[in-house]
Amino acid sequence: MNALSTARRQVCILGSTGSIGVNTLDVIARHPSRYEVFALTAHRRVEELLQQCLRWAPRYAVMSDAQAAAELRQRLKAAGCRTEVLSGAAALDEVAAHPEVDTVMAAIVGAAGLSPCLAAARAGKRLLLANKEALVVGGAFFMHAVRAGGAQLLPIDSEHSAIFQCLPEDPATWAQRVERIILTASGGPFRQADPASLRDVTPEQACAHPNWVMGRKISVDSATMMNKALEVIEARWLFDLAPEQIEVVIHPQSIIHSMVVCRDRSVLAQLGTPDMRVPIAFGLAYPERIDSGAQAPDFTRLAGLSFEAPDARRFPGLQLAWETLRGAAGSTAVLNAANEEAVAAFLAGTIRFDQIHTVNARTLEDVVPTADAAASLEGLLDLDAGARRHARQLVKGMAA
Ligand SMILES: NC(=O)C1=CN([C@@H]2O[C@H](COP(=O)(O)OP(=O)(O)OC[C@H]3O[C@@H](n4cnc5c(N)ncnc54)[C@H](OP(=O)(O)O)[C@@H]3O)[C@@H](O)[C@H]2O)C=CC1
Ligand SMILES: CC(=O)[C@@H](O)[C@H](O)COP(=O)(O)O
Ligand SMILES: [Mn+2]
Repeated sequence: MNALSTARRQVCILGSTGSIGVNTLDVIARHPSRYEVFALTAHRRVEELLQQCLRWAPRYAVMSDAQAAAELRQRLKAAGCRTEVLSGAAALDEVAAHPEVDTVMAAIVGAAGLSPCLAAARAGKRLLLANKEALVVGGAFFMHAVRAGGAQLLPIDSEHSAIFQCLPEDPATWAQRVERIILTASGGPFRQADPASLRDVTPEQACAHPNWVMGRKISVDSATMMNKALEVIEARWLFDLAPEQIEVVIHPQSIIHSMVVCRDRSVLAQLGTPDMRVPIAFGLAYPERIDSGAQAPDFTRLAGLSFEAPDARRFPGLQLAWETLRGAAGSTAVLNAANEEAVAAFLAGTIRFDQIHTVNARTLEDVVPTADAAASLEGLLDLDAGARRHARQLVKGMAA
């Protein structure tokens, strides 16, 4: 930051108690002259948000759960902290769109993040998007809100940050230059597992990602490769690509974070150790570069970089990305809702790991979006709720 622009950026972190939220605070802590924490939000983990409020003294803290908010309010008061505590979904929208906020880190997990993302987009914020489900659900409607609000949308998901870093600054040149993109995938903990053995895996095994430390929902998604399916859909909207311009390759080391194949077949890649502080620092400082706290890879110690094609028998969910992108508008929202319900049921011990795909595929067969479902927030939330009800019924039938 130069001497003339000394005002600190006011940052709102949606989902500050999660893995991305904590990494964002770690980067911010390295740059106290650049960033000030204006608002922090969580769902119901009071102790974690309490400690963050005591450390950062934000103007606002939001808990979507009312009872948790009441407890936080009382404990902050007892500690002499003046942070104002708000609660409920509308309060998330309020802090995301607050006139004093310039930067919003969207790090809520799941479709619950869609409404505050839209609020930030409509208010013209710099929107750092980790919450991929919001874009998978919102699709064209989300991107329209970004353009209409004059927001700056910067990807935080490591693959999409990699693609963005490989592209020229002017999005108007992308279509002419880019032939296709290649999203890399680690293959997760079951990359080499016998497909028949997947019916017996436990939540702990599924959450043991080989390279990244992340929240439980995205960890299970990596294990099924539904994470990559969501990322294909995310890339379609972020970079305005046709579904057939997006490929996936397994790269078990997670050093190459993704690649762009140019029209002349030159391939550009972004590399780094698997540390989310790199894309977070990139998004916070763009177009400048700041210290993220991460180490660059020591190439003399890397055993090698390898690549393989995803095996559809092990990862049947991956193809649902292209199927839903080619299907009716809103199909990706149905897929996301089913997957959120199926993963929650798996983590709760209600269904088996391999049944996650069954729930997703059957919900997609049975829940067909109406023509205008994807054209408004209300329509998308209704579609999401209907698909969840259907998926929960399927889960119930499987558990019985
Ligand atoms: N972790 C990673 O490295 C990466 C994550 N992402 C994406 O970033 C997002 C966040 O992931 P991650 O940090 O791993 O997730 P975590 O589960 O670690 O954190 C989720 C955060 O969202 C809050 N939250 C959960 N449910 C709700 C809800 N219904 N309403 C409001 N807030 C809620 C949680 O609050 P509480 O603590 O109170 O439950 C927590 O602050 C996901 O969309 C994920 O796909 C993308 C790339 C990498
Ligand atoms: C760090 C990140 O961006 C995750 O989405 C990561 O990519 C998960 O790894 P998989 O490639 O195994 O899905
Ligand atoms: Mn990713």
